[in-house]
Amino acid sequence: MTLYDRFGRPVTNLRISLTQDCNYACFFCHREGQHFNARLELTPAEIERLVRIASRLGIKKVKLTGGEPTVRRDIIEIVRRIKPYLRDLSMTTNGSRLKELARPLAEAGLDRVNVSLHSLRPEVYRKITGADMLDTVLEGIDEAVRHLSPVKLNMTVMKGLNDGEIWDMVDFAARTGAILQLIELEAPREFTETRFFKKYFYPLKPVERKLEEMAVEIRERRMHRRRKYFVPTDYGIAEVEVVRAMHNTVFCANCTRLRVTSNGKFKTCLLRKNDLIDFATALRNGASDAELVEIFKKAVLMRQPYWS
Ligand SMILES: Nc1nc2c(ncn2[C@@H]2O[C@H](COP(=O)(O)OP(=O)(O)OP(=O)(O)O)[C@@H](O)[C@H]2O)c(=O)[nH]1
Ligand code: SF4
Ligand code: SF4
Repeated sequence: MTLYDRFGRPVTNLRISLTQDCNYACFFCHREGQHFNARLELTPAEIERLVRIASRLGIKKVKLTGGEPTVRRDIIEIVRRIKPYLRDLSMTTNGSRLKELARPLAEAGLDRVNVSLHSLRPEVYRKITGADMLDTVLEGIDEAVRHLSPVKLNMTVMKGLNDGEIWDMVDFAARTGAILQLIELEAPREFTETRFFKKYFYPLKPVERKLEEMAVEIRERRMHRRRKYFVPTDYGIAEVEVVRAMHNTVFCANCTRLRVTSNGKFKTCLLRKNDLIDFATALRNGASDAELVEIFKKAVLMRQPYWS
């Protein structure tokens, strides 16, 4: 069984934010669209129930996000509890705790990991993230490649900060055996005219054109119709995916995700406001599975493409 929204888009994966806490302070952090303070977090048992119900509705892919998911002390337990319901369980992390956690996470059932790596230069890395952790993260990436392959490296490209490092990062990905994801800075419409956005926005279209010329193979993913370029480097073939979400109607028309906030609300779109549907209250008040399924369906029906 698969649920479809009013625009004919199937909902096949959940992005579950486990916490708002993070040990970094990236100045452009979008907090998965969760722009409110919420101390209360879903418990491992609540997350398991949500995933069990979601799996009956056709969700077989879950991405754990945050804040930073690895700051949760019960992260291993969460992974262990939910993996049995899923085909693909992944996590997006800043990588600061991967050195010690990659192996236990893999043993608990995590399939793969995306690691934010915006720069290979310590000063630039610190400027972007507020954390002096580049070496630790690089060691964590090595460990992740060993246990959680495929590893994706997320590089949000920003004008004047790391735009000169794109091709070094392509080489680095090939050398490490990781996939590189080049991400365009994104923000809701109303922010696109701000000084902040204009200062840092670096359009990736020209980079994508160059990748297209260089590629020995190009594939298109179903999700967001994102394109992947396989480009030769001195270190072998690099796999590079481009995430260009701004004003991208194709991306939104092929969006198959529903978000879950750390305090137990469905969120229908990263960039939308006023799109939350609470389920934690029902869960804690003893709602039946059937009642929770109804809330889930209501959230699916509220989904709308953002750029259309
Ligand atoms: N607008 C928009 N941007 C997204 C969405 N999903 C991911 N992104 C962007 O892509 C960045 C990286 O996302 P990740 O958390 O690594 O996940 P992903 O690459 O989308 O997921 P997988 O390909 O399944 O690993 C995010 O920080 C966002 O900037 C989405 O649904 N909408
Ligand atoms: S590591 Fe991720 S969650 Fe933490 S501040 Fe940076 S972008 Fe935000
Ligand atoms: S509808 Fe568009 S902007 Fe919203 S989450 Fe999906 S791809 Fe992102």
